[in-house]
Amino acid sequence: MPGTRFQSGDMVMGRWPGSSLFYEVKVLSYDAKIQLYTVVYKDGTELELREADMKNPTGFKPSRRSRSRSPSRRRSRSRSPARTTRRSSSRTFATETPAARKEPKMKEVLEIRLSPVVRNTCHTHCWDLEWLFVFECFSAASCHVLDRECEGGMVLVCKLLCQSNSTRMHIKTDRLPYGSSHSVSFPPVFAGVSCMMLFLPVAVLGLMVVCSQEDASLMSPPPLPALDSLLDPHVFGMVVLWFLFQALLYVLPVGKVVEGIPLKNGEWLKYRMNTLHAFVLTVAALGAAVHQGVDLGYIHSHFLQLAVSSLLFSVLLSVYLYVRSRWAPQDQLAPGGNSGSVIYDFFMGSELNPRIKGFDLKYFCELRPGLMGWLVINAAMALAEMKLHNLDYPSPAMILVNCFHLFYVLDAYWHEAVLGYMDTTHAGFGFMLVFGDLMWVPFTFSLQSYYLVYHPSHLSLPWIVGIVTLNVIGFSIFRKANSQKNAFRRNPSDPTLSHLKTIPTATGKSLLVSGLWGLVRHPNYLGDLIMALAWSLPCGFTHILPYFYVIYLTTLLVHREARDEAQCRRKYGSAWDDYCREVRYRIIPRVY
Ligand SMILES: NC(=O)C1=CN([C@@H]2O[C@H](COP(=O)(O)OP(=O)(O)OC[C@H]3O[C@@H](n4cnc5c(N)ncnc54)[C@H](OP(=O)(O)O)[C@@H]3O)[C@@H](O)[C@H]2O)C=CC1
Ligand SMILES: CC(C)=CCC[C@@H](C)[C@H]1CC=C2C3=C(CC[C@@]21C)[C@@]1(C)CC[C@H](O)C(C)(C)[C@@H]1CC3
Repeated sequence: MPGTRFQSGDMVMGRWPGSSLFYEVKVLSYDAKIQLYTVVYKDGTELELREADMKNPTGFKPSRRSRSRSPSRRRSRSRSPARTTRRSSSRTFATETPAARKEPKMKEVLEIRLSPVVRNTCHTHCWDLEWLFVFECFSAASCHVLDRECEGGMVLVCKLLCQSNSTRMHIKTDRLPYGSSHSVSFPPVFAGVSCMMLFLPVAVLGLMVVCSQEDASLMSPPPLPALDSLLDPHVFGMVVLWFLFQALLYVLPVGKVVEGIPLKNGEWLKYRMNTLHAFVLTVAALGAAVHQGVDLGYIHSHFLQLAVSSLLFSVLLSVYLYVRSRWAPQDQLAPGGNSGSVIYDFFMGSELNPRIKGFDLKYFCELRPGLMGWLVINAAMALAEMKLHNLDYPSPAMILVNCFHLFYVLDAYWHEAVLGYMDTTHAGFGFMLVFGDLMWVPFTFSLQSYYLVYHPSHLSLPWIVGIVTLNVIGFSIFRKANSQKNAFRRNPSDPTLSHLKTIPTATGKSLLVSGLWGLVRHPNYLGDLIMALAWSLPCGFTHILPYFYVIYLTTLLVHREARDEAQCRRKYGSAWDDYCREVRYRIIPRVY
C-alpha cells in the first residue's frame, strides 16, 4: 500500500466504532478510492476505518485507574477498562482516552449485538431473506445496514454504517462481536418447538396423574383420562373468572407506580406495584367465599380439569398475543422476536411487553394468576389432606411445604422482583411464557402438596429443624444475591455495597466480584436450588416425583446460566473472561 501510513499486516490500534476505546487490529487492505483501511479485530470483526481512527501502538500506555468510583471501593485492586481485553507484557491491546475514564462517560461505548434471524424459509435467493438486527446501544449511536454479501442464500457478511462517526463495518455472521449469532434454521426449530408445545402440557398432566396414584412411580404411569372428560366448561369459566379477578386487582389504583425498563425508543414503561395488596384482597375474597359455603375441595377434585382449562386459556391468550404482535411496531418487539416462522414466533412470542393501555400482560401473568393460583392450590391440598385422613390440622410435612411456598411467593411480591429479570427485559411473551406462568407454575410447583395428600410423610423434629434450616440458608443466599445485584445495578455507588470488589467493563457497567458474587457466578441460582431441595425433602424418599421441582429448576437454571454466560461474554468481552477467571465456578462452589 504505497503512500499510506499503515501497511497491510501492520498491527495497530483501531477505534471501536462509536466509542473512545482502541483495540489492537490487523490492517488487511486500503481502499484509496474511499480512503478507508479494512482492519480485523481480535474477535474476527472486520471494519473499515479512517486513518484518523487508527493509531500507532507505540503511542499507547496502559492507563491507571481505580476499579471503582467510591473511595472505599478504590481500596480494591485497580483495574482499568483496558482489562476488557487482555494485556501482554509488551503491549497494550486496548486502552482508553481520558474522556472515557469516568465511568458514566463510558456510556458512549457502543455495544453491538446482532441477532440475525432468517425470516423466510426460502434459502435460494439472498434478497428473500430479511434480517432482524438487534443493536444494543449505550449511546445514541446507531448503525444501518448498507449491504449484505450472500452465498447460497445465506448472508455471510453485513456491511453496516455507524451513524455516529460514519465508520463502516463488515461484520461476518460467524464472527459477530464475541462470536455470537443466533441464525434460526427452520426445519429443526419448527420440529423442536412443535414437540415442546405438545410434550410440555402432556408432561404436566402425566405428572399430575402419577401423583395421585398410590404407587407414584414414573415407571408405571397410568393412562391419561380421555380429553373430553377433562374439558369442563364450568371449570373453564372458573379459570377465566380467576384471571379476570386478578386483572381487576391489578388495575386497582393502589400501590406505587414505578419505572421499569427503557424501551428501544427510549420510552420508560411504568408498572403499578400492588401484588401484595392483590394477595391480601385475594385471601380476603377466598375467606369470604369459604364463609359463604364455597368448597375449596373443588380444586382438589377438579385438579386435572383445572389444568386442562388453564392450558386452553394459555393457548387462546397466546393466539391473541401472536395476532396482535403482527401489528406491533418494530421497536416493541423482543430481540429476535419476528423470525417469520409462525410456529416459532407463536412459541417464543414476538412482543417484548404487550400492553392493553397500561395493562402489562407479561408482568401481570408472571406474578399474579399463576403464582397466586399455586398458593391457593396448596391451601386446597392441605384441606383435602385433612379431609381424606380425618385430621384436625394438616400434617407437619404439608405445613412445611405450604409455608415454604408461601414465603417464596410473598418474597417475590415484596420485592415485585421480575422487572429486572431476563424474561422481562429480553424474552418475547408467547406460548412458552404464557403456558409457563399459567399452567406450569401453578400445576407443577404444587405437585409436592398434591403428592402429600395421597402419600403421608412422617417427619421427626430434628428432620423438621434440618429442613427449615436448609430453607433459611437457601433463602438467605437467594435474597441477598438478588438484592445486592439489583441494588448495584440501580446505584453502583450504593454505600452499602462499597465493601464489594468490582470489575469495570467497557459498557460502563461493572461486575460484582466479591461477597456472594465472588463465591460463584450465579449465587442467586444456588440459593434457589437449595430452597428447591428443602421443599422436596418433607415428602420423604419413597418416590422421585416430589423432587420433580428440583430437577426442573436445576435443568432450567443450568440452561439459563449458559444462555446468560453467552450474553454476558458478548456484552462484556474479556472483562467477563476476567470475572470467570476470578470466580471459577458457575453455580455450585467447587462442583459446577
Ligand atoms: N423458580 C423458578 O422457576 C425460577 C426462578 N428464577 C430465579 O429468578 C432470579 C433471576 O434470575 P435470572 O433473571 O435468570 O438471572 P439474574 O438475576 O442472575 O440475572 C443475570 C444478569 O445479572 C447480571 N450479572 C451477572 N453477573 C453479575 C455480577 N457479577 N455483577 C453484577 N451483575 C451481574 C447480568 O446482567 P447485566 O450485567 O446486564 O445487569 C446478567 O445478565 C434468580 O434468583 C433465579 O433463581 C429464574 C427462573 C425460574
Ligand atoms: C418449562 C417451561 C414452559 C418453562 C417456563 C419457565 C417459567 C415457568 C419460569 C421462567 C422464569 C420464571 C420465574 C419465576 C417463576 C417461573 C418462571 C416464570 C419467578 C416469578 C418465581 C418467583 C421468584 O421469586 C422470581 C420472581 C425470582 C421468579 C422469576 C423468574
